[in-house]
Amino acid sequence: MAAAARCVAGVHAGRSLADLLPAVPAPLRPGTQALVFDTLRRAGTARALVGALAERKPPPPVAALLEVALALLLQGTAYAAHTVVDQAVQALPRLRAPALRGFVNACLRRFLREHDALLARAQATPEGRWNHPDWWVQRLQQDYPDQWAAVLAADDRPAPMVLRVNRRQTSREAYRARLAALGWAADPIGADGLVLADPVPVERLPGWGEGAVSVQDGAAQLAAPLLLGDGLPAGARVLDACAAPGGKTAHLLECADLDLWALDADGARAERIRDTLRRLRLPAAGQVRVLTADAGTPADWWDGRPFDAILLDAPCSASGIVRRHPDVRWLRRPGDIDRLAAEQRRLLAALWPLLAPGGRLLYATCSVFRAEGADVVTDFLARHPQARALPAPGHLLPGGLAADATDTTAGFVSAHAMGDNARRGMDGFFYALLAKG
Ligand SMILES: C[S@@+](CC[C@H](N)C(=O)[O-])C[C@H]1O[C@@H](n2cnc3c(N)ncnc32)[C@H](O)[C@@H]1O
Repeated sequence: MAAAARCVAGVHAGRSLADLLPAVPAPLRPGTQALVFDTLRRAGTARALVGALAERKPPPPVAALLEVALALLLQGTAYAAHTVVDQAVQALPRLRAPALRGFVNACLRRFLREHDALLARAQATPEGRWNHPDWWVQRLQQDYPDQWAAVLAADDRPAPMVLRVNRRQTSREAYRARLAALGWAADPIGADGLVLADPVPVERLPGWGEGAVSVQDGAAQLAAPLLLGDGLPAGARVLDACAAPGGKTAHLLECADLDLWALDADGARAERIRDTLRRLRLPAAGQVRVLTADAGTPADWWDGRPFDAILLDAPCSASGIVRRHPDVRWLRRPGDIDRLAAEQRRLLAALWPLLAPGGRLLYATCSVFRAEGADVVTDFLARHPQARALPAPGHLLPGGLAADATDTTAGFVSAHAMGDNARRGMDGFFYALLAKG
């Protein structure tokens, strides 16, 4: 509990779990992660409860410890209440706060005594009720008047583990049979995906080290087939403009022989593209150039020869993938969305001239906010008469919720051709496919 409390306090201080969890000793890490994820999914209610229970604000690690304990108690009878209280009190010396035993004990016991009244008070605000910041709830209410509550609820359900089978090495059915031989059930999703019934550590996946398979959400697996469409000629020039860590780059290279440029502004992350391709033994044919560069300033890196296809998987709020990253909602600030949308517009405008006539550009974000999806593309289409929208999913909502029909009025073509089965393993995402000329 102490390790979990330190992570939760770290997130509230603005640090991401990607930084915090690796610092937890390896044997404690899986259990700590589970506890932290549970807490962050209930942190709106838990924080409001801490506010109601503590007359004076305790030091941040102790407030976080209370949140962890309250998040467990909020799960009803799943955990024995006296054990939770006991463990929380015992964690205090490791947080260098042994003197606060009486305080923590009293807070938690009062919660157990006055459960209903305290909970009603804590859930009186949108943040306390929905476990997302107030501004986030308001934005979703505006964007999805009919579905916002379902999106918020879906955000708090753990996402399934989804695999992408490397079709250069094996078929999906053959790989599914290998999993079945181990007693692991998996259902197909998309062209190459398998949704595992139960998650497993990646190292235990058959053929992982040899690159037979990757972990990639079902919505992310739509990018390569959308961009490639009916197929590009062998050796077609393709730009993956924001490519690290290379999930979609690799899928493109598993599907086609391309002359592919994979760009990322962050050098350390660009290195991860190389690692991804090495493990998957790609490219099997064609070639790939990995560059560290700002996609928004092509004059610095482009050789002047147009690309047949461009993938712009733009930096975004990641508001669509909070099922997998429950810290994201607490790390974002309201101003981030406009700042990110401005960057997305800059990148789209800068890359469009690099596309050959007749070529296609896929604009993607793992965000559910319209400001980072439909709004960006609608404005772009209004300013670029030679850009034409082709059928694409538009806004996808997490966990198989269907986005409503309003996308079709947004100026680009939205095709929710996927059935419920195909969507169930998917995060929130946005895809628009633009053709030139
Ligand atoms: C959504 S992630 C890409 C995920 C990747 N396409 C995949 O499927 O694995 C966005 C990436 O954009 C990169 N990025 C941000 N600003 C950029 C810019 N101006 N030019 C190029 N890359 C940028 C970030 O470093 C980050 O790796």
